[in-house]
Amino acid sequence: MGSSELSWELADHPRLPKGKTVAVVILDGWGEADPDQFNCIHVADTPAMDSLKKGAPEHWRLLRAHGTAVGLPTDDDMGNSEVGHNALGAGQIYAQGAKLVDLALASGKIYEGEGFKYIKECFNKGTLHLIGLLSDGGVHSRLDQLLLLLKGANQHGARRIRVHILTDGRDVLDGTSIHFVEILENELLKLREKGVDAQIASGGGRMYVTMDRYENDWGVVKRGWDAQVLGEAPFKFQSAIEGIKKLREDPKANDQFLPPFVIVDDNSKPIGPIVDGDAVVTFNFRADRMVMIAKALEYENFNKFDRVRFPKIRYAGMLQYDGELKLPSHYLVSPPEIKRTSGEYLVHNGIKIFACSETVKFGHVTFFWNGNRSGYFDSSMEEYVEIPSDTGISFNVQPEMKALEIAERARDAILSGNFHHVRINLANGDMVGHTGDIKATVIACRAADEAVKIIIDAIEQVKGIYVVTADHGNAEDMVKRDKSGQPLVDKDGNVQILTSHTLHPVPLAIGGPGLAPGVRFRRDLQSAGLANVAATVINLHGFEAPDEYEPTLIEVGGN
Ligand SMILES: O=C(O)[C@H](O)COP(=O)(O)O
Ligand SMILES: [Mn+2]
Ligand SMILES: [Mn+2]
Repeated sequence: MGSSELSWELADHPRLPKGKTVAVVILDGWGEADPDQFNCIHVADTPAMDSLKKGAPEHWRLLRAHGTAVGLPTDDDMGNSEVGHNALGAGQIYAQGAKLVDLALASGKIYEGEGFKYIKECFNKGTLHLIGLLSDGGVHSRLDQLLLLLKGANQHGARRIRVHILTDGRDVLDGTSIHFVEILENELLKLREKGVDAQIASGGGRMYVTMDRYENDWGVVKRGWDAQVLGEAPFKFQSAIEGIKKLREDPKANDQFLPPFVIVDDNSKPIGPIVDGDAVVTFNFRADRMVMIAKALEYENFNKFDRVRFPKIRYAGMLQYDGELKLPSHYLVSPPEIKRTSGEYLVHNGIKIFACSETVKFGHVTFFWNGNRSGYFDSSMEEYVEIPSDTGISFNVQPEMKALEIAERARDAILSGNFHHVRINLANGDMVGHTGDIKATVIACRAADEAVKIIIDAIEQVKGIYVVTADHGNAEDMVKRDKSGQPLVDKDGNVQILTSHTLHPVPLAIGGPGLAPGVRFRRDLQSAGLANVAATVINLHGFEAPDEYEPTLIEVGGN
């Protein structure tokens, strides 16, 4: 039976009442780890989160937020916002992009699909351009996948290849970009030895070039466009290795924010602008930071910046990045078909939803939560509010970010009585954690905690229920460690700052005056993960969860 024929009606929960306001708070990048000076959550003053934990074993627990628990290939994969919010919202574990691409490459099916056949048409006369994040972080892309794709594309006819790299330093240690470029150059050299004209054509740091999200700053995408498509950038080098080494000589340089550069030939001519007749693949599998560039590459009508030239190309994403917009229309690997998410169930069952975050995480509690789908399920039942994020600064400069504004909007939504379900994401622990600035991250954690307090107070007033959790770790561990857990130091004796997410579990707390007596966490689901939260929330709204969902974490004990 197709999913459209399945009923959306949820059965009444036998023991739990309807009509309670439920606030769901996602602390982005807030894991649970041993206390030490690199655990910014521990160092920060966090009375609200501490009080949820203390003395509440029935209402506080840990959840798995990484690896196979969220559909990633292995348990060595750290969690991330996409897979975390997908699992939280969908209540089911789907094999995610990273895994689907692995399978398609391993079986060779990637080359038999419509997307590859579409771009292949250009291989005879045109160049194949590959644009994406050069990293083994496994959050947006993976270097090993890029290398396999390069090889496979060549075996299937690509004779001229240009790679447009985005350096990471966010999902991996800062300074590792050189290492990844060396590996890539090595592979390109092997291709050149076989007579393939394969080279790196442009580059730039992911946070400054191309990989913006949720339309926070189109200038980022424009910088990428200028380098990748037009072949124009403030820096010109004859090789990417030389270029990155040069750019990193600036003591403030950082892989995440490297300026755009293009590779030029002996006559200072860029070697790889994108022109009519070329094929382009964006090789990131993760959606949020590819949607904007996909629009620029695909939309005939586009007014976000002056593209100067709109080449007639054949473009495919590694995946389709937005299922609702069908963007891009061509893709190499089908994305996970995330269906029957909790948001859709709730609106079908009369639950009015309010969701809010600031721009940099807005799509997390809407797009990702709803299974990589933009827009409302039912605009008469939902309101999504985006608080504009600061732009043009690194978030350690303003670590409070918009936590207070988000909390106040959520408080107002709770007190208005117009919504049954109020969902927010607080970006601080994650966005400031990614900067590697420990002092600022401590301030960030405190700001997020203050926001939690505002929401819990509002829930007290309306006799509602709160659910506080996180999507993955980040701020709880800011240093790279050896196997025994000791901080690693570099050759100058400095600790190696960890800007990435972690493998740690995240807390889950439930409470509030509306929580029915006897509700407690079950003891039989010790290894539960984020996907178990959706059934739990549906129960707290007074419904039984759908059968296809991962089991609820709560039970109702005797009075
Ligand atoms: O895109 C990013 O900012 C990082 O790669 C991952 O962070 P997120 O998964 O928390 O968004
Ligand atoms: Mn996150
Ligand atoms: Mn993050």
